[in-house]
Amino acid sequence: MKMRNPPVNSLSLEFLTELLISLEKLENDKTFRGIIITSDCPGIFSAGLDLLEMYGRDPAHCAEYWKAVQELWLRVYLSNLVVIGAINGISPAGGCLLSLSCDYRVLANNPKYAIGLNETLLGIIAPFWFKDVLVNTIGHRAAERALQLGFLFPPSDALQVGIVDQVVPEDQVQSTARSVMAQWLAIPDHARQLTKNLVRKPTADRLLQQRDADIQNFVRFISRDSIQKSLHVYLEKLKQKKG
Ligand SMILES: CCCCCCC/C=C/C(=O)SCCNC(=O)CCNC(=O)[C@H](O)C(C)(C)COP(=O)(O)OP(=O)(O)OC[C@H]1O[C@@H](n2cnc3c(N)ncnc32)[C@H](O)[C@@H]1OP(=O)(O)O
Repeated sequence: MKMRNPPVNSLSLEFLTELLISLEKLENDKTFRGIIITSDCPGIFSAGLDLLEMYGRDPAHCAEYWKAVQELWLRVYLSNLVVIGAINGISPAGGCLLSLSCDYRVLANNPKYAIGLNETLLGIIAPFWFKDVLVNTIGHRAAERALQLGFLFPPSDALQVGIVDQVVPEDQVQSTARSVMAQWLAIPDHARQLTKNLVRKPTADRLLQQRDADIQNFVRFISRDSIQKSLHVYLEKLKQKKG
């Protein structure tokens, strides 16, 4: 599955909806056993959640958006398919969450690429379920530092901390993802799926038990003047960077 939402594969409501529909089709088609998620935008896996869906929007829109973000996470995280991330570009925040929700992550060895939950750099906070997935992946102490400091790990550090499973030359990302897929598909589906569910369900359940409260919490938080101001400053910074 090649994500194509130029210029930066930001996860807009429209794009999230498209991804959800595609994933549902694949999940329900029993001829598919696995998917490789990668990007069609050069140098960018995904710039994460679309800031324009959270900036200057009314509460109803923010609630609709957040529900779709939750939905995408639950669908990828709990998918019965083998999900491999072929991460061929930078992958901050929501892009990192998407990567962390895969069963295995292969990152291209390019010093321009980085991956991490950088929310604090925007003046916002990674929700508890983003945090849970990071803690599950890299451990409590490493997650504590990474989250507070908004680390975006370049490839060698990403491998060292375990936020990705493999770093390979850029031209080998897709072939490596395919070899990894073959290895995972050698396991009987029912055994692998039940085991995946056993490991992941408690984390997903934490959100499933309080989805509405999580949406309300998001809307309250994102609507605060101070948070809207932080988003404004960050968006301006992105514009100014262009010169
Ligand atoms: C209790 C709950 C609390 C709230 C929880 C919220 C959780 C949030 C999760 C997130 O995912 S927030 C988003 C985090 N993402 C980022 O920090 C990445 C920001 N973008 C970049 O750093 C760069 O754009 C890039 C990805 C490194 C690419 O750089 P490049 O130089 O190639 O392109 P740009 O000129 O910077 O960007 C082109 C164009 O795209 C716009 N844009 C970039 N990122 C986003 C985004 N995430 N959302 C919306 N739009 C984005 C950027 O502003 C440019 O727009 P134009 O100026 O061309 O209009």
